[in-house]
Amino acid sequence: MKAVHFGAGNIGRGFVGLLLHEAGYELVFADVAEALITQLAAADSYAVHEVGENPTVRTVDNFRALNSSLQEAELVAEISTADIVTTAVGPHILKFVAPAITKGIAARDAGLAPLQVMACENAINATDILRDEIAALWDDAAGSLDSLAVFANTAVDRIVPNQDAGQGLDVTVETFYEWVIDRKPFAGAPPAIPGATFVEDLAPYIERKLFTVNTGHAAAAYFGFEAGLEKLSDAMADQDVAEDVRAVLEETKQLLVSKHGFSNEEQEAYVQKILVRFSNPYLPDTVSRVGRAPLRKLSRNERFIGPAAELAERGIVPEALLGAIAAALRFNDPADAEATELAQILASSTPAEATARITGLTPEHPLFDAVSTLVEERQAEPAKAPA
Ligand SMILES: NC(=O)c1ccc[n+]([C@@H]2O[C@H](COP(=O)([O-])OP(=O)(O)OC[C@H]3O[C@@H](n4cnc5c(N)ncnc54)[C@H](O)[C@@H]3O)[C@@H](O)[C@H]2O)c1
Ligand SMILES: O=P(O)(O)OC[C@@H](O)[C@@H](O)[C@H](O)[C@H](O)CO
Repeated sequence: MKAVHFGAGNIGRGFVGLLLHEAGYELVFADVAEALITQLAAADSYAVHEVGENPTVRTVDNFRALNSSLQEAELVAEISTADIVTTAVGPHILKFVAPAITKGIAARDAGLAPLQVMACENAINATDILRDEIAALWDDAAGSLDSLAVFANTAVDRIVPNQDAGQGLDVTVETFYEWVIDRKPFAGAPPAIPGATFVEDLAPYIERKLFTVNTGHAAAAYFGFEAGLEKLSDAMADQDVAEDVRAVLEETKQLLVSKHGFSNEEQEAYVQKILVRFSNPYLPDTVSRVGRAPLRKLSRNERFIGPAAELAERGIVPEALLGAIAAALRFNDPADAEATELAQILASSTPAEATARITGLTPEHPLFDAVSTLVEERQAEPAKAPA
């Protein structure tokens, strides 16, 4: 069995690659980072250090590595005979990996089982986004896309911080993980991945993950950044930050319980567990990584505006989420390209224009005015040096 995985970064090596390896797949990593690919191609194995209460070390071997920019022909050949293709590159990068996957599917022998494609990104239905990119490139002369490949949405959960440069290929991760995959596209024959859970209806799981783990995480990052803190666990140790995060998760709990029918107790237990995960002192995670790409995080269907908009549509003013949105608007990490772009939008637009551009909300939406007021307040603040 062979899996081709795009994106040999934190989650690629520390989670998706690890689980596929443990499921018995031979791995081919594809990435554009030449130094990383050279290192992987020269290595026989790397270690995944799971840190927390019960630390363990797992070894990943039986992998190869290809530069997806420089070795496209080899990559297409690998995909044409693979069983699985996964990605962990970031939702905005899916369009760049689609061409090689499209060519690889087109080159498949008709006798092979359909390629199983799963995007492992933090976004609602990321695999659908990838499938749309592939479908747009697809030439029907190569056959029917749906008979040559199946596309399954997934929700992936494991905190994998940026790694210390001196660590080589080894990855430090938390002990917790969850990989939930939509079972329906596999028509009764899902891949055998022991660490994954297959479900009939992914929507509740993916929204619960994004609107609890990622909403809470990003809130901790932005409140922590405002407080001048660098480590995510230090942000969670700050009582004011922790209370603000807790209040945000109370609001998303209200939405998730009423929308998806999770019981209050079940959702509360989920929240408690992730608060402990965020506070893991063994995990060297930073507010910069967790807060990265604020424009993506403030977009319409993402972790803040998504749940806040739905609460507003139900007549609820999401005060705590609005507080987190205000903090996100102040995230001016100079190392983050989207933070710079956010600052430019705020500096060059009216409050209404900036609100529409940043959040995708329309002026008629019940959340629009509240966010626009925050934008205006942010614009009125004197330019502040990064924390
Ligand atoms: N790190 C986590 O805790 C975590 C957990 C769950 C989900 N995710 C999601 O996984 C994805 C990756 O996150 P990450 O933390 O591993 O980021 P990362 O930056 O560590 O890894 C991304 C990798 O993708 C590579 N890449 C970029 N463009 C590419 C291209 N065109 N072709 C092939 N490779 C390309 C980069 O070189 C990098 O090695 C994101 O969608 C993220 O939201 C991350
Ligand atoms: O990857 P992002 O930028 O969407 O979000 C940053 C973190 O919240 C995220 O990577 C978490 O660590 C992860 O989603 C935990 O499962």
